[in-house]
Amino acid sequence: MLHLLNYIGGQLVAPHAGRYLDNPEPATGQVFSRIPDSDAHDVQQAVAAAEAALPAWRLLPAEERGRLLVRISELIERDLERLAQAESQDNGKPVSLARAVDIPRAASNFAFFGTAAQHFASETHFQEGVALNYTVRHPLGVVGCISPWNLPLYLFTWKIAPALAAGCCVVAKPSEITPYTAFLLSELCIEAGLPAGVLNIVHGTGPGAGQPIIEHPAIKAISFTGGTKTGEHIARTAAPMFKKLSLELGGKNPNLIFADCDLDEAVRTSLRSSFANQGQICLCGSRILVERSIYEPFKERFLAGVAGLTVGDPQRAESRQGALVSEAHLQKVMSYIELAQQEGGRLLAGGQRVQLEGRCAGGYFLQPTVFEGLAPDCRTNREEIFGPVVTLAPFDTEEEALTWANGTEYGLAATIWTRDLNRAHRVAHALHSGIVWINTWLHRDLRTPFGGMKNSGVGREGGVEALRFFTEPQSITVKL
Ligand SMILES: NC(=O)C1=CN([C@@H]2O[C@H](COP(=O)(O)OP(=O)(O)OC[C@H]3O[C@@H](n4cnc5c(N)ncnc54)[C@H](O)[C@@H]3O)[C@@H](O)[C@H]2O)C=CC1
Ligand SMILES: O=C(O)/C=C/C=C(\O)C(=O)O
Repeated sequence: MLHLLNYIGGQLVAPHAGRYLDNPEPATGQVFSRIPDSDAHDVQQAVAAAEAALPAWRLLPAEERGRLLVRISELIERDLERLAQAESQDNGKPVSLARAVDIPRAASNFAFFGTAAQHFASETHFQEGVALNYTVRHPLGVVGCISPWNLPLYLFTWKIAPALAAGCCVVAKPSEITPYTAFLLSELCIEAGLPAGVLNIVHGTGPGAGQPIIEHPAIKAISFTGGTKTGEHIARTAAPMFKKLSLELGGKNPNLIFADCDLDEAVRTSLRSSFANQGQICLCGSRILVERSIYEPFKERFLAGVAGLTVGDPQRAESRQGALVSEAHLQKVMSYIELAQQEGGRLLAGGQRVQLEGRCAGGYFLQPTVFEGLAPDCRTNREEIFGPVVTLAPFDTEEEALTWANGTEYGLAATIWTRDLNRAHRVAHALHSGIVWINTWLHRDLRTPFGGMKNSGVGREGGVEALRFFTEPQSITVKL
């Protein structure tokens, strides 16, 4: 049995209380590793290590910090296959997805911010003959990074890399549901020569290890990705302590398909935006709104595509859908399938748990599921399901499509399919959504601001936004 360890002060260490949690493999339901069930004592040790490392790390030239981050990126690339296998085993996602998306992106996160640190500049405001005003951006200090289970290493590194690049020291907690690649990352950080205490990784549950991080007075900022309810709880705890907050939360994203779109491309990409990672990406388009004149042709092609999405062992190359992350999450998603039926939805595809044979007999598999006939304001169309479940609905006018699209408390991402660029821009501007993709989905340029409006979050990640988040601006004025 694999025993994971915390990474504190540059060492791999057991939790001080000696307690561990079982970690099952979603594809089999069998426990394959045990992870530290850390508590406030472990977090205190991690904070102390980060505080001790901070004076030297913040003064290290950006090129030196960047060099270390780029080295970590290279080690992730070197170990791509091992990390992809580990991510798939821990999360249930097809190993092909982890190999093509999760692990390359984790490497890019370190490479991007390793070099971005050297380009990060602050502003000067010059008043001719009067004054020179310049801004210094100081690293915030010790910061907390808390990440979810859906894109484990991808999102963990998306937070850690900019924090380190900005000169902060980090206490990070990956999801207790998918801790494996964060543990492997700690080994790579040691190999890369990251100074002790600069990054500390504490494993454990939200209440056990996360709560002491968000409550710790020495932690100056929290960067969090996860459920909206957890984000609300973190804000309630940390905001009165005047911590800076970056909250990347849930979504209920609309996918708007106009009659003049490239239908083949819209169908192909909508299959991905609906079901990639078993629909467990906050950016997935779970409400597909189709202009009435092409509703039936779209539906026919989309359902044909859904029928071809093989649910199977994540290790097999032909599996397009792996396992959901846990039995509890599978039950939650299935409760929404039941709800959709109670709300009058017509089941067009899926709806059933999948029972595989052999190695995966105990796994958490679900058919990709499609409903139609649900009102815009029903719970199925308003609440985040975070699984392979989408709804289809026709619309008649652009206004109606926008009313549907904007009619939830979320505002993370939206997709528009049309060949009319005037309409594309008009609709994009009218959407209450932090991210809008036109004729594409999940196209990511790491320089762009990333995050949501309304209950989808607070603040933006990515590029200079992230470097600004992890720094404190100081304005200095010199009289001329
Ligand atoms: N990126 C996203 O949009 C995500 C959304 N979700 C949504 O949230 C729902 C619940 O999923 P969970 O796994 O429970 O997500 P969660 O929001 O509870 O977990 C995310 C992270 O927060 C930590 N956490 C939980 N409670 C905490 C606390 N009191 N203090 C500090 N850290 C804490 C967890 O340990 C984990 O590392 C999902 O069904 C899905 O709808 C879940 C994961 C990612
Ligand atoms: O940064 C990205 O490219 C994607 C982020 C996705 C999430 O934050 C999520 O699914 O939670």
